[in-house]
Formats: sequence, C-alpha cells, structure tokens
Amino acid sequence: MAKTVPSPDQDKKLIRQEILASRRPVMPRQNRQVAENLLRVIHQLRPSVVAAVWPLPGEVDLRPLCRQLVRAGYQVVLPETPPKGQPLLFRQWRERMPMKVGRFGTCHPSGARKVPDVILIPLVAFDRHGGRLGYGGGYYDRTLPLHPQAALIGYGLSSQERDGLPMDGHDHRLPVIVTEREIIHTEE
Ligand SMILES: Nc1nc2c(c(=O)[nH]1)N(C=O)[C@@H](CNc1ccc(C(=O)N[C@@H](CCC(=O)O)C(=O)O)cc1)CN2
Ligand SMILES: Nc1ncnc2c1ncn2[C@@H]1O[C@H](COP(=O)(O)OP(=O)(O)OP(=O)(O)O)[C@@H](O)[C@H]1O
Repeated sequence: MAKTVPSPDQDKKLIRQEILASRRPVMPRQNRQVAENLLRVIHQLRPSVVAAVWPLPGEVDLRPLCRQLVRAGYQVVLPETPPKGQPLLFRQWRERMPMKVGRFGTCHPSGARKVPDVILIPLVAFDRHGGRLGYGGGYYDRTLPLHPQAALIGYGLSSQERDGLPMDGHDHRLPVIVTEREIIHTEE
C-alpha cells in the first residue's frame, strides 16, 4: 500500500492548531514592545501609506500604533476581507472612524482604497527564514503579488517562532519579522 505523504497544507494545519491552542493573552508590555519595534522599522523606510491590521482576539493589538502613525503624518490603511480566493482591499483609516464588521470577525474602515508602501502582516507562526503561517485563508499570499513594491514586515510574539515551517510555491518569504524581543532580518 502506498505510504501517505503529509502535504505542506496538512502540516501547516497541525502547526496552526497547536499554536492557536497554546496561545496565551498578549501582555500589554509585549504589545508596546512589538509596536515600538515596528515603529522603528517603519521610520527607517519613510513610507507614505502603511497597511496595518485591526486585531482579532488573541493577536498583538496594533491600534495604538495606528494612532501614533496617523499623528506622525503617515496614512494608515487596513484590510477589508473579501470572499475567500480574492485579495485583501486596503482602505484608509482615520482616528475615530466607525469600523465595519467583516468576514471572520475582522473589522475594516470604509475610507478610500489606497496602495500601501509598507504592509504589516500578522503571523500565527514564523521561522528565522521568513516563513510564515496565517489563519489559513491564503489572503496575504494572494494579496502580496499585487504589491511587489511594498516593504513587507511580519509581526507577532517570539513564542510563535518555530523551526523550518513548511512552505508552498505561493508562500512569500518575509524579509523582516518583528517581535517583542527583536527585529529579525531573515536569512534565505
Ligand atoms: N487581525 C487580523 N486581520 C486580518 C487577518 C489576520 O490574520 N488578522 N487576515 C490574515 O489573513 C485576514 C483575514 N483572514 C482570516 C482568514 C481565515 C480566518 C478563519 O478561517 N478563521 C476561522 C478560525 C481559524 C482558527 O481558529 O483555526 C474561523 O473564523 O472559523 C480568519 C481570518 C485579513 N485580516
Ligand atoms: N496565490 C494563491 N493562489 C491559489 N491558492 C492559494 C494562493 N495562496 C494560497 N492559496 C491556498 O490558500 C490556502 C491557504 O493558504 P495558507 O495556508 O498559505 O494561508 P495562510 O498564509 O496561513 O493565510 P493568510 O495569508 O490568510 O494569513 C491553501 O489551500 C493554499 O493552497
């Protein structure tokens, strides 16, 4: 009988489940440290438009960073989650804008669509080589090819790091990953 060979999709699912099941609440200090490190990298890149993310439960909360960025003169856009199979749409966010609830409990503003120069990417898991795992919707995988000029920065907690995540052809390697502890410039 033929041996069953695990596919990257199945491996990813198991790792995702393991990490989500063992996830602890993000401490306020960790949140601040991730945001501080992100701000440092963003300042160096001098972008006009930064794509951030409105948090889902259990994720690092970028809302304070969004406010800081807008006050520092950057434009902030947030993703609207379309039906599966379509890329994310980035819409401009301003302070105190009412948010709409979208797919999978995500929230997005109804501002104008803008093209980001920097894209902050939430991680469920990452490795030192820039491999990433999200919630499995494939949304960022489908969106990033449409923004080849954008600088990509993954973010999460150091506890989400794993050795050598399985990668598919369509997966994008992240050149920079920011945690509460460090700014990682990933290697091939
Ligand atoms: N805050 C935040 N916004 C984001 C993302 C994200 O990771 N975090 N996304 C990143 O791509 C996109 C939304 N992607 C998602 C894709 C799939 C599921 C999803 O299937 N959720 C399952 C449960 C997942 C699980 O716990 O295993 C569900 O709601 O049933 C959620 C979000 C865009 N916005
Ligand atoms: N560019 C693409 N074209 C077609 N299918 C894709 C593409 N990107 C991802 N997929 C499919 O989408 C599914 C989810 O992909 P994957 O597990 O890489 O998502 P993820 O990176 O964890 O999620 P997200 O990008 O939403 O955070 C997989 O079945 C994958 O084959």
